[in-house]
Order: sequence, then structure tokens, then C-alpha cells
Amino acid sequence: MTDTPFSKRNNPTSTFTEWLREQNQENWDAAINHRFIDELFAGSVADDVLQHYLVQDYQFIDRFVALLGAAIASADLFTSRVRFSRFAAMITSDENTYFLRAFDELGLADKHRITPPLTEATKAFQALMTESAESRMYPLCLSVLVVAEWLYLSWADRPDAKLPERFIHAEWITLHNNPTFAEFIGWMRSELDRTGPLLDAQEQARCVGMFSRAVALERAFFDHVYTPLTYS
Ligand SMILES: Cc1ncc(C[n+]2csc(CCO)c2C)c(N)n1
Repeated sequence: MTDTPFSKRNNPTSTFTEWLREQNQENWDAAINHRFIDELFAGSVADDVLQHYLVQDYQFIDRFVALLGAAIASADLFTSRVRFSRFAAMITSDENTYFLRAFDELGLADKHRITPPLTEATKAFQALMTESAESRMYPLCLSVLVVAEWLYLSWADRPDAKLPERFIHAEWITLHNNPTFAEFIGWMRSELDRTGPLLDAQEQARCVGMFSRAVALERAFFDHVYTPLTYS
């Protein structure tokens, strides 16, 4: 990691979010081309692996929604607060039942939907999201939110791929490659592109640190689903 501020970047045409991603190319590419993603598109993820992923991810989503709340609270513009509020309402609405239907399909007991044992990868992610929320700084909240969403759009964007048959695989892909989601990420990146360059060098280094931790954790989260816990 470098302490070079955005204004002294090597590639003067890159935006703040591109500059952040360029510094994490290796982990980014390893995550979006992960074995888990290839198996998801092929419809061949083992049920115990998918169950483990979704159980832990449901706990991830909990803190993600809390971090959205921190972005709403720390945003510098009313229009930004409104856009984040609408997104928060959409992802928590009754229509968004993928997890519950997938848990039913995979036969997961109720107690593991609500209070499962947490893995180290999940705890590390929760800690990062709590830390960025508690910074009460909009660009720091954005640095973690942008990774969680942009990296998911990047793996899901395989235009020539055929969708797998089972809904537990197919819907996890279409949730992350649809035009509404892509449009929202474009807007969120523009928010970080707008507010990040205004920070001083020290604050920008905090953005770099949180963005990098998030990318490394995304990769580790995919890795760790291949040592599934048993939820019985
Ligand atoms: C480890 C992990 N990282 C990122 C996401 C993606 N994600 C988290 S919340 C959200 C918005 C609603 O779908 C999105 C896209 C995930 N699911 N799990």
C-alpha cells in the first residue's frame, strides 16, 4: 500500500474509485474469478457450501444495513441521504425474500437463520463495517460500501454466461447483475469520486486502508466457504 495521495497518482485520468481499485488489482481479480463464482454459474456449488455461504452472508447483510444507516447520517447532501434511504428500503423490503426461500430449499433450521456461529471471516467483515460506520465520515462509509457492491457487480457481469437451472444459484446471480443495481453502483462510485478527492492526505490514506481491507476480506470470504460448518 502506498501513502501517495490521489492528486499525485500515476495515472492522472483515473477517478478516485478507479485509483482505489487499481491498488488492489490482485485480490480484486482473485475474488471476481473465484472457484465459488465459476461453480455458481455452472450450477455446481455443493449444497453444504452454498448453505454455509448464505448463513454467514446473512450476518454480513445485517451489518451492511447498519453501515447504510451511517452513510445516510453522514452524507453531505439531502439528495444523497434520500437515494441511500430508498436503497435501504428496497433491500430490506418484503419482496426481497431470496435468503428465506434459499434457507427453506436447503432445509436450514430456524436458529441458524438468526444466531448462527460466526466464522472469523464474518467477524472480520463485521468489525470493518462497524469501524467505518463509527468513523461518521461519509467517504469512509462509502469506501466499504462501494467494495461490497461493485465487486459483486463485477463477478456477476458475465454477459455470455447461461443462467444455471436452480433458483438458489440463478437468483444470486441476477440479484447482482441487474440494471437497477448497476445504476446504483454507478451513482455510489460518483459519490466517492466527488467526496474522496476533497479529503486531506491522511484521510485519503484511511480510505485506501478500508477499501483494501474490504477487497482482501471479500476474497477471504469466498475462500472460507470451502471449509463449511455443519448447521444441524
Ligand atoms: C461478503 C459479501 N460482500 C458483498 C455482498 C454484496 N452485497 C451485500 S449487501 C448488498 C446490497 C443488497 O443486495 C450487496 C450487493 C455480499 N452479499 N456479501
